[in-house]
Order: sequence, then structure tokens, then C-alpha cells
Amino acid sequence: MFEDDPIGDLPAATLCHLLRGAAGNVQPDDDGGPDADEALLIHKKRGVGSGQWVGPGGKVEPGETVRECVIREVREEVGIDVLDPEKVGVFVYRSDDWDAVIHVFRATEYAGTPEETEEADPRWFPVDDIPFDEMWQTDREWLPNVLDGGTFRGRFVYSDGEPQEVSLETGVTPSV
Ligand SMILES: Nc1ncnc2c1[nH]c(=O)n2[C@H]1C[C@H](O)[C@@H](COP(=O)(O)OP(=O)(O)OP(=O)(O)O)O1
Repeated sequence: MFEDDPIGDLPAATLCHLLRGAAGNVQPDDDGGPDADEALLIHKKRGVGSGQWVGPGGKVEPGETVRECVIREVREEVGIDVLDPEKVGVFVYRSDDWDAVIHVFRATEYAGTPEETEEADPRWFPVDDIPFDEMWQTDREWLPNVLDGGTFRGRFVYSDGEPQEVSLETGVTPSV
């Protein structure tokens, strides 16, 4: 899937999809996936994807692991600490402006209360009412699977803000 991509040379970024249950905690369902009621999204105020609902996340800094990055970005953007980020997906994103490898995490435990910051306005959405019409178009290809406990690899090529090529594999180890 990534044969034509210089993975090692592309900048890396992260996304976090945090889940919670009605009683706060998330238990496994019958399939072993998270039995969650709500997912945290941010309305992004600036940068790549501004004006859309996205998972919190951002660019990996020099010397930082992707796990360190996702914990830092969630703290910076909404003021909470994710305690159990699990890498569940990876995709290559190519566009007119920016190419990157995006590492996707799912988490169910956190400390603190999400708060609005200069970068982001957080909101919990029911997992069956995610605002896909106001998100990256390709999110609807993989996010339901991630919220349901799945894994994926993908490659999404955008031009003029529209997806031109979409490749997706689910149920795979999300390594690059
Ligand atoms: N196609 C697609 N779907 C879903 N999410 C994304 C994409 N492409 C993307 O780039 N993204 C996400 C991945 C990252 O979380 C952000 C991009 O990082 P950004 O927010 O610009 O990075 P920061 O480090 O927070 O911002 P600055 O400091 O550079 O302002 O978009």
C-alpha cells in the first residue's frame, strides 16, 4: 500500500480518538471492542483541517515518539491527559500543501476535563452520531471501525480539498 511513499522522509503526525461510557468508564463488549457511548472530537480553530471536527492531535516534534506526541497534543489542545493510548491505525496523507504519515490512537482512560483552548473547542458526540459531514471526507471510511475496536492502514490522496485516491485495509497491524 505504501510502496510509492518515502515513509521515512515524510513528516509524522498523530490523532487521538478518546471514548467514554455513560458511567464514565468503558468496558469491553461481546466482541472485545470498547462498549462506548461517546467519542471526543475537537472543532479545530487553526492549522491543517481548521473549521472541521477532528480527533485531537498534531505534528510529531523532533526526538519525540508518536505516543509521546499524542499525549502532548491532547494535553495542549484540550487540557487532559490520555492514560492508555493504543495505536490502532496509520495512514499516508498526501495533498497539494502537505504530505504526512498520520498515526491514529484510541484511548478510553484519561485524567481531567476537556476544556476549550486557543487551538480547539472539544465536544463529546454519541458514537452513532458522529458529524461526518463536517469532517475530513475519508474519516467516514475508517473512523467507525476504530470506534468499534478495529484497526486499519490507509492511503488518502487529496487535491483541492477532495479525496482523489482512497486505499484502505482493515483488521491489520497498523505499522509502516
Ligand atoms: N486526511 C486527514 N484525515 C484526518 N486527519 C488528518 C488528515 N490529514 C491531516 O493532516 N490530519 C490531521 C493529523 C494531525 O492531527 C493534524 C495536522 O497537524 P496540525 O494540527 O497542523 O499540527 P500541530 O502541531 O497541532 O499544529 P501547528 O503547531 O503546526 O499549528 O491534522
